[in-house]
Formats: sequence, C-alpha cells, structure tokens
Amino acid sequence: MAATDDREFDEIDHEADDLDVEDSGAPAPPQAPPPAPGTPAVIADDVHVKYRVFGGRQSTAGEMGRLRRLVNRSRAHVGAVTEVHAVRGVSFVARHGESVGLIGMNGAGKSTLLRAVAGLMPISEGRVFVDGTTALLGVNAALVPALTGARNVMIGGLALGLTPDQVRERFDDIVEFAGIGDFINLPMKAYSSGMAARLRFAISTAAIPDILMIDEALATGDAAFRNRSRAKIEEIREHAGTVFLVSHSTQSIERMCDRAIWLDQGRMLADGPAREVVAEYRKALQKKS
Ligand SMILES: Nc1ncnc2c1ncn2[C@@H]1O[C@H](COP(=O)(O)OP(=O)(O)OP(=O)(O)O)[C@@H](O)[C@H]1O
Repeated sequence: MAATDDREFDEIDHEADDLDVEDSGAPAPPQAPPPAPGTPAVIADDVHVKYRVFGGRQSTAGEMGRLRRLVNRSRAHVGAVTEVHAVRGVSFVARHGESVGLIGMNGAGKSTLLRAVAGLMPISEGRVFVDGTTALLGVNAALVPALTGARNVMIGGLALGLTPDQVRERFDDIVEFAGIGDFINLPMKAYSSGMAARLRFAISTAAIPDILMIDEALATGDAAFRNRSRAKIEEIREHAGTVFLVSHSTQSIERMCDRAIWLDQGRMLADGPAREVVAEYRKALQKKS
C-alpha cells in the first residue's frame, strides 16, 4: 500500500517539476504606461443579464403530455425554458485606483454582474466599456483541477499574458503568497476550497491586472492571508488598478473598499462611500431578521 502511494506521489512530483514550457524567444510585450488615477476603468450602462434555464417541468399532463414528449423527443429533454433576470438595469462608472465592493443578499446578482463586466457573461441589454485587462478571481477561474497547483500556476500565468520565464521567476512568490506549501505538487482537486481559492488569488495577482475582480475568495483565508491580500490590493490600486470585491463580509468591504454598490434582486439600491452604504445595508438586514 505504502509503495503504491509513494509511486503516486513520485508521479505527481515529476509532473510538478515539469514546468518546462518553451519560451518562444519573443521578448516580453512592452508594458503600457499605467492609466491615470481617476479616469474611468469600467462603465456599465443600463446593464441587464438574463439566464435561460432549461429543463423546467412540462406543463402538459397525462397521456397527451407523454405522447407530445415522445413526438418532440429531440426537444423533450430540455423541457420548459425559464428566464432568470439576474441583473436589471445597473449603471455605474468605476475609476482607475478605486476599490468597489458589491454587497447584497444571496441571489442579488453580484457575481453575475462581475462576470458580465469581466466579459464572461453575455449581457442581454445595455453596454459595458472596460479600459484595461481584467482578471476575475472566483469559483470559475479557468484552472484545471486534475493538474497540480504548479502546472496551474504556469497555465494561469500564461493566460494572464506572462511569458514562461516570468512565471518561473514569480513561481516561489506565488506559492508563498498562497500559503499552501508542499500541496503545490498535488493536483488541485485534492485542495480544500480555501486552498484552491488562495492559489487562484495568488495567480491572478501575479501580473498586476488593471482590473481585479474578487468573488468571495478572501473569506476563505486566515488572518495572515487576508493581510497579504490587503497589501496586494493596495499595490494594485497604487498602480491605478481598479478592484471589485464581492463579499458577504461587510467588514471586509469596509476595510478594503472606498466605495460600495448594493444590489437587491438585480437592481442597484445604493452606490456611495463604503461605510455609508454598508451602514444602510446592515440596517436593512436587521429589519429583515
Ligand atoms: N448559471 C445560472 N443559471 C441560471 N440562473 C442563475 C445562474 N447563476 C445565477 N443564477 C440566478 O441569477 C440570480 C443572481 O445570482 P448571483 O449568483 O449573481 O447572485 P449573488 O448576489 O452573487 O448571490 P450569492 O451571494 O448567493 O453568491 C439568482 O436568482 C440566481 O438563481
């Protein structure tokens, strides 16, 4: 049994060492000058996002219903189509150097809005303008669970536009930032959700994106990780980057954001200084409970 385990670990280690992605020889792309703080980074203009959900219950009943499903077999498996209007006419301007928190109850549309701004969700009405590169950090970051953390560092780094050499240079910093130690040599599917979120955060911030979007990842870390994250967010803002943070922790929003947007059932209820919006939101929560 032990021998088998050792062999499995050897194989994984071998894979982790294999960071030998060939450099194309091309020089790293020239860095554009940082944008001026205060200029618009994201403009959302009357944004609507709708999900189409397939597979709802058929409204037909009995023999006729069964017959109809049989006849329309190619369509029968999808059932009824329901539309979920997740974001309803949201408009805002976020500026370079700003840190914007998104708050609201479960299902308010926070993650959907973030994904739409990152270009990962089609919007059904309205417009989004983005100035710069976006890095969305959240449950759906495009890493490969079957591969080791080390391989994912390379994949994520390349996806962010780093060269293989740049990823190798930053590799140790990324692993240290994530605080996952030797787990970096194990497949990500063996990580706890917190470990995976920390590694995604460390990868996403390795390239100092212009716009960083964080979806609840900070909630998963311990105090030391949260401090490192806060320092990283400050660093990004100093480079005139814009940070969006979705969190149910109103304390995190107050600590890390100067502005907050409150969403409720897809609509924007408030947009203003983080402390004021959070205070209003807490009052509303107290009334509900
Ligand atoms: N993939 C999906 N397919 C269909 N509906 C979805 C999908 N993802 C989210 N929704 C719906 O869209 C609405 C907004 O969801 P969203 O996840 O954006 O809210 P949220 O504010 O981020 O919620 P939470 O705080 O619970 O994470 C909800 O009604 C949700 O059920």
